Order: sequence, then structure tokens, then C-alpha cells
Amino acid sequence: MLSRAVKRASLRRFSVPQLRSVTLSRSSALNRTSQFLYHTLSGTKIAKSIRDEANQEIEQIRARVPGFKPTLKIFQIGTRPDSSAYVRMKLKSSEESGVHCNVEKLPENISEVELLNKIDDVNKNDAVHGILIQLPLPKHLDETKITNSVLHTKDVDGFHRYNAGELSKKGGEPMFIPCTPNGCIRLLKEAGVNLRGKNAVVLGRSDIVGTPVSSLLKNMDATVTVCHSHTTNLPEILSQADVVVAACGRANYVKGEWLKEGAIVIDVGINYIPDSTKKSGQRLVGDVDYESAKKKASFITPVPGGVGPMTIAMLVQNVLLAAKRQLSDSNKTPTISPLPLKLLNPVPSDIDISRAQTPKKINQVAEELGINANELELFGHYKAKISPAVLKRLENNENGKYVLVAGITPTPLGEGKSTTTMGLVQALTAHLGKPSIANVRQPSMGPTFGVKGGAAGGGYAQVIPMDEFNMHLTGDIHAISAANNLLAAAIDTRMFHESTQKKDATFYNRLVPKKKGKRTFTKSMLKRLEKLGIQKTNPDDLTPDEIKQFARLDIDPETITIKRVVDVNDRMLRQITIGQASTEKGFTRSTGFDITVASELMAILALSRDLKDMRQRVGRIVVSANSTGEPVTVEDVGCAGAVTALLKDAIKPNLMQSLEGTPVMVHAGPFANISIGASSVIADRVGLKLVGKSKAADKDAQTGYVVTEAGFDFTMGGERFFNIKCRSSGLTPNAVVLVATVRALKLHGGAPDVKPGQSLPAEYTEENVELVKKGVANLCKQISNAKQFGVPVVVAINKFEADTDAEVEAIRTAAKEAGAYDAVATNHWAEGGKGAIELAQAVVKATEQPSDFKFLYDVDQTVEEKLSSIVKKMYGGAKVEISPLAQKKIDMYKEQGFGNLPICIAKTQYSLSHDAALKNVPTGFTFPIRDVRASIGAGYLYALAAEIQTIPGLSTYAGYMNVEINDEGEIDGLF
Ligand SMILES: Nc1nc2c(c(=O)[nH]1)N[C@@H](CN(C=O)c1ccc(C(=O)N[C@@H](CCC(=O)O)C(=O)O)cc1)CN2
Repeated sequence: MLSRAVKRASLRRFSVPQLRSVTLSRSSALNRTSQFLYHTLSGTKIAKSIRDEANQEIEQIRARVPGFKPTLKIFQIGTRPDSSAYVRMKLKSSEESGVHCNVEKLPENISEVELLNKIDDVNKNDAVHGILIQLPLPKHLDETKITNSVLHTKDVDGFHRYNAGELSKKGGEPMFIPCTPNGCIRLLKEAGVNLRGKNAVVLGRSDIVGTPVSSLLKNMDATVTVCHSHTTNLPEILSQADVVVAACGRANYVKGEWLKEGAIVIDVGINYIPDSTKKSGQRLVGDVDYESAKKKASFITPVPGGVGPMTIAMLVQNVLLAAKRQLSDSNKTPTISPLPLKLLNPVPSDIDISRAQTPKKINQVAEELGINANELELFGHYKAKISPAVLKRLENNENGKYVLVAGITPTPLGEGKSTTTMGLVQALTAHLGKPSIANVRQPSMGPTFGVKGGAAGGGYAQVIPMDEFNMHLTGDIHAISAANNLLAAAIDTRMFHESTQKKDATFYNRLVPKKKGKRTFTKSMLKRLEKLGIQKTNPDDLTPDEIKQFARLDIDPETITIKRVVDVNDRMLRQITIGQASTEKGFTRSTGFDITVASELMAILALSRDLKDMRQRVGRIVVSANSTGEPVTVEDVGCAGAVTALLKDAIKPNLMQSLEGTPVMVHAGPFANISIGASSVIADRVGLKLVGKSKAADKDAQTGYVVTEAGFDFTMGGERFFNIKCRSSGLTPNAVVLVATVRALKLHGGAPDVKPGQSLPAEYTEENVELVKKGVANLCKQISNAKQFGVPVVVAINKFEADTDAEVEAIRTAAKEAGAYDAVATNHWAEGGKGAIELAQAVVKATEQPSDFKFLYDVDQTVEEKLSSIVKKMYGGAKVEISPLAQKKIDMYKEQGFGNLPICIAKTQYSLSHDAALKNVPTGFTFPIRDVRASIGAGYLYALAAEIQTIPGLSTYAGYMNVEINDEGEIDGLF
């Protein structure tokens, strides 16, 4: 067809231009009066100016952001000489522009899967901003599939279906415009042409040039005709064309005679034709017959030196654009779209409220928060893990504001700390438009199916979907169970083997066996040798004495502190006998189970700064003493590596959302009785960077908030948060929110006891300001406790239906007199974030106050001094009475070098003292320390003031009895 068109065209007569010149002003193109001048559009020159501009811009940005390094990755598959030449040109041009370019040449026969994996790796690499696959690809590779596999935000070629689709839409917004079409348009702009209403003819309809260039011309209001191999009347069409873009891949195909007088000709063709005058025997020509066309054209691009160099310059421009976008995204305040609430009165059950809300897909929550797709691992639609790689990417960001929610001395009904945490973030983000993240603990399934119920809020201030939140989540607790039980098995097995293999040499040979004729020490073994002061690395070099020292851990079974764990309130496992099978040769031992969240590994998960820190902490766990009283560690047992390996995913914080669609990180959940009862250091670090401002942030960028919670009351959760967690993390809160209720203060004021499941006495359901005024002393003591750390305190009065204005006012007045920065009533349980707006405003202001953070004690004080500091300064006690057992342990820990650790005191949460019956603000009491234990890996000693149950039981009427699953797979009966 095309040849017929050529024939017909060649029969026609065209007027021949008579004068040629290159001096015409560009702006007069198409409007000029003379018909006989033409102007060469030099792509080479324009490309050079684009490279220079890119260079300058990169330098300017680098002056502000030193790490700014636009980077392009090119994959070339096979060894086509033309592709190699183009790739070389791209590399050179990038270097000249200050863009870093890495070329990876892959074999012609690479499989599609291998190539896709390679692309995926670079998609995930934040240090790479642009990815280009040099085309054409070998036949066995699907070009569409490959080009679509490049992340559209890194698709500097503009070939991804997202970019191609957006380009073809009216008003579409492609991330990138393909380089050659973009170069053509830039050339037209250089010619000063106004395309509106002009006739533009595009020859060729390829995905790379013809189709996108026609979209661009159309978007610039030209009337576009696309011609191709089936077009029959080409010369006729061309005779009407004000602009011609020739991209048909035929050497010298378009003749000058076909062109309209004064047309602008953009020649995209790259064709080699034989030329005996050239050394190479060939010559490069375009799709337009230059010699005849220049007689008609007002502007014409040469080949070489026209569109080709522009293609490469536009690539550089696209890479710079991608890098700038990444930078600006990291400089923006996260914009979190809230989910609307449909409030009902009376407030339905937590699970009904959760189920009535349609959550956002978790990748949307992540995207809004500024988490990259490659930093997210999805667990279904509503949960995901966040890679700690975020920390590296955002290391130059300032931290956001850090807020701790703690409580007064509670009633057994709980005063709503988690609900307040959730209400506060919902108010901050969904109602005040400030980015925030709630960092909460993962609930243990023990209480979920026991009596207490789940965690993280309730009513219209909760984490959703609440059933997924309360059961399994992403398996972190199960991973801890597996890791802990591996350790427990390793300890007992080691004792078994040591006891059954009497000869040191035989035992050593089995412990360090030859593999392929060679024996090597594992990393743990080398650490044990180092601990023993044996400076040998070759297993064959150890003397019999050293072998004995090294191989025999000589664990004293009476001192083993590691129990097996399970995430069920299975009281029958409190004490068990292991090793009863005949295969264990009489090696039986009495031990027991703890609930998983009471394990030291859970505390380690909460306190580790990163994976490396976690590995070291796991290695340091003291599992027992040996027969001479020296500590035996997990490193000695040889399984610190494996235990940490089992936790490699658990260390990644989990992302969920609040009922109003604001981000929530759920991570770790150490038992508040004997541990810190707070979520993880790593989640707080990640969260503070995500909501913190970049150093090069936009002027209007605002800092965000991480709101986290400390279990039990302030004397326990708050004190441990500051003295243990903050010591591990190096972070210090900007404000403390103290949650109080009228109910709890009435209890402290002398009202009768309250019990879960029983109706409240009249003192609680009727106004009684006097009781509140008496009990408010407890709140005032907790305010002064929090203020001892030098941080502003805001009191949140979590309102219940029966509370009266006079009661609330009594609390507000007393709190302010006691030095609280502010005290506000909240109604988030019934109203969601709307009910906590005033609290959020007070918290925002409080975090802007100067703070003067200080720890309560110095870790280098003696254990006795540290205990005394906590008891006197926090609890208001007169003195500490240390039992002989506790003193013996303290002396032992000091002797072992563990005396300089912070201390966690396990006591009742229902009194400031050790005695739950002593309400309000008891003073002058003697605080008993019955026992002291050590969590060396987690990094603290814990002192017991009471017998603490480390695996709770189930009641006759337990939570699990309510739980059902319906035919749709939905869960009923969870609280
Ligand atoms: N991934 C891509 N592959 C291919 C593209 C593309 O844009 N992206 N386009 C073409 C080839 N190409 C770039 O890769 C390209 C071709 C020619 C030139 C160029 O500057 N040509 C010079 C002459 C060079 C010579 O002497 O051979 C010129 O016109 O002056 C640049 C880029 C296919 N593949």
C-alpha cells in the first residue's frame, strides 16, 4: 500500500523552494511571509544545554541535600552492536549531566523469570531512581511484560502501561513521557511553534514514538493525523501538514515534494544505507529525504544530530525528575485520609463497631504515611509488616513528637489508656489533620480468651479489624514461642548429652564434628572460647583441659530460668515434669510453662534497636548458672543465631489502622507484671522518622506525633518506660498524657471496691464531688511522678456516662494546681476522635513546651540505691526491706557484673504501694522485695514485691465461650 502511495506521490508536481538560509528567527515559524528559508534544528546543541541545566540543578540540590544522587540503572540484554552503542551514549550523557548510571549487561539467553527478578530487585532499591531496559529484547522475552514490570515511578522510558495509558488520556498525568517523543516536542518548542490548531502528521504508530508523539501533539491542541503502512494518500495528507514527525523506519522515504511550503519537519528515523565513500561502507540517514525536504521546510532536524541526541538528553531529564520526586515525597507531610464514622447510641459492642467500618486497604495506609511499596510486606488486606529499612531511608529526618499515655492507679475495670491512645490519634489525624501513629502492644491470646479481653481500645476508638488484631496478627507471638521453645529444648538436650557422654573427648568430638574431613567452630562457639579466654580458632588445637572447659556447660538444673512458653492461659502447665519417656534414660526434671508474652524474648523484641542489637541481646540471655555459680548464656548453649533467625520477621513492626483510618503500629507486648509493658523501641523509632520532618522539608510541612502507651499505672508502666525503654531507645517523650477517671478517683476517695462483671455501687452512678476531691490526691501524686522526669503532663479525664460536670471540674482544677500543663475531659469511646479534639489540642501545645528530661536514677548506683529511689520517689514509701533471698541474688548479680542494670519492680498496680488495699496516696510504708531476678538479654533486673503468676488461668466462664464463627467466616463474641 505504501509503495502505491509513493508512486502516486511521485507523479505529482510540487513547487521547488528557491532560497535557503539558516538565519530565520525561530519565533516566526509558520507565520513568516517568506517561503524560501529553512532552519536546521540542532538536537546536539539543545541536548548539551539540557545536560548543562541538569548538572547545575543537581549541584544546587546537593548544596541543600548532600546525599542527593540521581541514579539510573540500565539493563542491556544480549550484545546487539546498535544497543551497545546507545547504552554507551546513555552512560556518557548521564555522566556528563551529573547523573549516576549503572549498566548491567545480561546474557542473550537470560530467562524471563531471572530478568523479572533482577528488575524487581532494582524496583525495591531506593537508591535507584530510574530503570531502563534497552530495546529491542531477544525474541524469547515478552517486551510488554518486561516493560510493565518496571515500577511506574521509576519508568524513565515511559513505556509502562500506567505511563502510556496516562499519556493517551486527555488531561492524563503520566509520571514520565517517553524520551524520543519528549525530545520531538522539545525541538518543536525550540522552533517557537504554537501548535494550537495546526495540522500535525505523524508517520508511524509505534509504542515508542508514533503513538505517544501523536498524544503529545493532540494534547498541545494540534489536529493530528497518524499515518502508517496502510495509509493510501500520504503525499496528499502531508501536503496539508504544518508539522511532520517522521518515524516510519524507512530511509529517505518522505520527499520534499510531498511537504507543505514552510512545514516543520522532525525526523526520528535512524537508517543505515550503503555508502562506499564512508570508511564503514554505510551512512546514517533519517526517514526524510533531507536534501529535497529542506527546500520546503521552515525547520528541519538533521540525522544524525537531531532527535537522537534529544532522546538521550530527555532520559537524563527523566532520571532527574524521578530523583526530585523521591526527594520531595520524603519532604512532604504525610496526608492521611480519614474514614468517616457513623456513631450509634447506645454504643454497640467493639466487634460490631469494628465490623461496621470498612477499613482502607493497608497499602493505602502505608502509602499515605510515606512507606514505600518495597518497605511493606502484606499479610492479607488489612495488616502488613514494615521493613526497618525505613530507618535507613529516613535517617536524616528529624523525629516527630513523642507522646506517652500512662495511667493513674486504676480500678480492676481499667481506666481506658488504650482507648485514650486511640482516641487521641484519631483526633490528631482525622480531626486536626496532623499526621500521627498510635504505637500499641500486640495482645496476647491468653487474656483474649480468658477474662480480660483484648487491648487497643474499644467503642469508637479502637484498632481495626479487631478480630485480626486480637488473634494471631502476623504471627510474632508464635515466632517468639518457637524461638523460646527451641532454646528450652537446646538447654535440656545439652544437659542430657553432657550427662550421658562421660568422656570429654568423645563429647567434644560429637559437639564439634568433622564435616568433609574438617572441624570448624560455629560463631557461638568462637564467642564461648572468647568468654573462656581461649584464643584458639582451630578445634584440633584445644588441650584436654580446654576441651573440658569449652564443652561442659555443667548447667545446674535448679537454676534454669528458661521455661517453655505457650500463648494460652493453660494453668495446667504451671508445673510439669519433662523427660519421662524411657528414651531419656531417667533424665527427668520439674519445670513449667510461662505465657509467651512473659518470656525474656518478648522483652528483647520490645527493647531491641535493630536485628544486630537483638542478636547480641539473645546471646547475652542468662539461662542458668553452672555448678560453680557462673552464668550460662544462650551464646554458651550455641543457639543465639537460630533463636534470632526465628525472630527475623517478628522484629518488623506491624501496620494496622484505627477506626478512623489513621495508622497504627502494633508491635511486641511484654508482660506488664514483670517487664516493661510497652510496645517496641523499633516501632517507635520507625514511627518517629515517618512522621518527622525531613531536614529539607517544605516550609509548610508539619511535624507529626507518635503516641504510645505504658501498661498499668504510671509508677509501673511510666517509670519503666522512662528508666528502661528510653534508656534502650535513646528517645525521650515530649509529653505524658495521664488518663484518669471519675470512677477510679472515687475509689481512691473511699468509695467501695468495684469488680468486673458486677454492677457499680451508687457512689459511682450518682454525683459525689467530695469523694472525687478526696481521691484526686492519687492523680496529683501521679502528675508529680511524671513531672519528676521533666516532661509536661496533660491529664485526660476519660468520661463515662454517669460523670457530672462538677466531678470533672474538680479533677481539672486539682490537676492544674498539681502542675499539669492542662487537664481535659474526653469522650472518645462514644464519639471517636471527635470526642478527643480538646485533648489533642492540649497535647499539641504541651509538646511545644520546653522539657528537661532526666532519669529517676543513675544505673551506676547500687541495686539497693536504685530500688530505694523508685520506692521513695515514685511510690512514696519510707524504706525498702530486702529479703535474705533477694539480697543473696542481688549480691550474686553484682558479682556477675550485672549490678549496673536498670530495675523493673513487679508489684500490684492497684496501689502506689505493694499492698492493693492501700488506696489513694499511702505513705510511710516499708516496701518488701522478696526476690530479684535477671533479664540480662533484655537488659534489666526485676525485683518482686509480690508473687507474680507468669501463666494466668482460665475462669469457669471464660472469654472463649462467647466466640463463634459464622458461615461467612466472620468472628462473633470477641468482647
Ligand atoms: N529502552 C529504550 N530502547 C530504545 C529506545 C528508547 O528510547 N528506549 N530508542 C531506540 C534507540 N535509542 C535509544 O535507546 C537511540 C537511538 C539513537 C540515538 C542517537 O543519538 N542517534 C544519533 C546517531 C547515533 C549513531 O551514530 O548511530 C543521532 O541521531 O544523532 C539515541 C538513542 C531503540 N531502543
